[in-house]
Amino acid sequence: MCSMETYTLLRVIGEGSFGRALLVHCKSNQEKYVVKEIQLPKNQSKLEISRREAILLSRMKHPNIVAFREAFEADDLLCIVMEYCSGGDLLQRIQQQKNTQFCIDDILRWFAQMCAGAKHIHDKRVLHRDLKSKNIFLAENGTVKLGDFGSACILNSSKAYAHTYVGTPYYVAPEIWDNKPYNNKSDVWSLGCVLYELCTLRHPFQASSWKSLILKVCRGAYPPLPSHLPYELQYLVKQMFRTNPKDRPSLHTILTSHRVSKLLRSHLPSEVIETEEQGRRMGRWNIEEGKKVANLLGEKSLIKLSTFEGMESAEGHCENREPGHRKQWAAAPSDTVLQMLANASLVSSDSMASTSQTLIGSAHANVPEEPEESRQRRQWVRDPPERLLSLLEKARLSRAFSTFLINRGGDDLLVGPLSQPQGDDTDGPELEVAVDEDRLEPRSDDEDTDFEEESPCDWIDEVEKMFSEH
Ligand SMILES: Nc1ncnc2c1ncn2[C@@H]1O[C@H](COP(=O)(O)OP(=O)(O)OP(=O)(O)O)[C@@H](O)[C@H]1O
Repeated sequence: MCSMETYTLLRVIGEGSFGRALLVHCKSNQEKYVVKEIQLPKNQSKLEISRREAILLSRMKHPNIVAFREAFEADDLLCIVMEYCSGGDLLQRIQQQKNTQFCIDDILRWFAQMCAGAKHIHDKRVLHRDLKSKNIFLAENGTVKLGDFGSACILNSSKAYAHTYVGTPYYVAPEIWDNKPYNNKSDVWSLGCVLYELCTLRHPFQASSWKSLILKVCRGAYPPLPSHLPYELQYLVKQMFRTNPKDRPSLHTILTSHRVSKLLRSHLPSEVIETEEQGRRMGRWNIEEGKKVANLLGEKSLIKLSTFEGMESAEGHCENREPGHRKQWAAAPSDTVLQMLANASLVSSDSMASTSQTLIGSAHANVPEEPEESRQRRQWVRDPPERLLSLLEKARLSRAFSTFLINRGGDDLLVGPLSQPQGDDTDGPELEVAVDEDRLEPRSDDEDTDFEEESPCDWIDEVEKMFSEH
């Protein structure tokens, strides 16, 4: 049985919004690991997030994803043991550079690896939703690893629909500001920001106010990359910052059939290419993985009530998922928002109350029966971001590097840093796992380009099945 007894504490490496991150030494194999400690009783929704982070991490096995070792509960702590990345995070690495630019080989190698890691997640129909240089780590041998799955998503519970995930404003794609669902291309946008940071040591969207930040993001207005960089990279950045997600390449395209693919693949270690091949051969959902997740859940109190609550609500929303009823993008990009932002003088939240953002067809806890039609196909009512801006106006812009969660309805309009400036520095979003059962089957290349948050529940189904077998 695993416990903290297995490890010796070396030092505390940092403190996140959920608790401490410890560097430990494993007594049995002499390896170093990171243990993320999360206080159990404090906040039920954060606990859920952390438990699911453990579950998600356990499913993601890829050379470019921080490896999960085990999870256990000790006293009032949930402990997630994971691979230690001794090179620290990419943000620290960028800051260490001062004004010395990275060489092009480092940029290409790191970027190719983060694309491979993110593609692996997308292949499993999971959206990371908080890709940023602070959540990307460097292992001892220089390998890049995606970490911090505390934001990865599924939006299949009424609780989740009560919140709009916003992410980290500096890395957030325009569609999120436009009240559209998070999708795989939103992760691509965020990776574009990281690529730009690697190329320039600066963030692409620098601003002195929230309004200016959001405007720049919605327009995709960033200073051009230095001209000494290869044309392929300049072209790629331009494409990753296309404001309409449909125009952005998927990670699959970036790695296989984009102008830059050859360059990137030549910088991918052979083990990554092999892992990709293996993944293709094995398909997307592996029953063994499911068993491990079930065991993990069964072993400890990770299986308690809250998990089943999640399952119940998931079931409720899976029933309407017919392939023909997926959410679709409106044809037009976010012109309305741009227009409004361009003319906006920031208004008070009161005056915006009547135009609050609404998701029709979502399963809101207190919302009465929905009409059949809206249940079958969720629609987004577009409304102006002034309300958001007016809320953000009160926050320091430096907070735009933190993860945000915005509450739909209720009194608590912004949960987390904006509403509790003295409290936690960041607030984790509702976390769920986004996996699309219908799409677990191998797809053709043409199909790979778009998927978004919907009512996924296949991993929960799988776990449930495991339990019923036992
Ligand atoms: N696997 C890891 N290897 C090396 N360092 C890590 C690892 N995971 C986290 N860290 C470091 O530990 C510190 C705390 O990380 P943690 O993920 O707990 O919080 P955070 O990312 O700083 O904040 P938040 O979780 O609120 O976004 C950070 O400095 C991070 O770089």
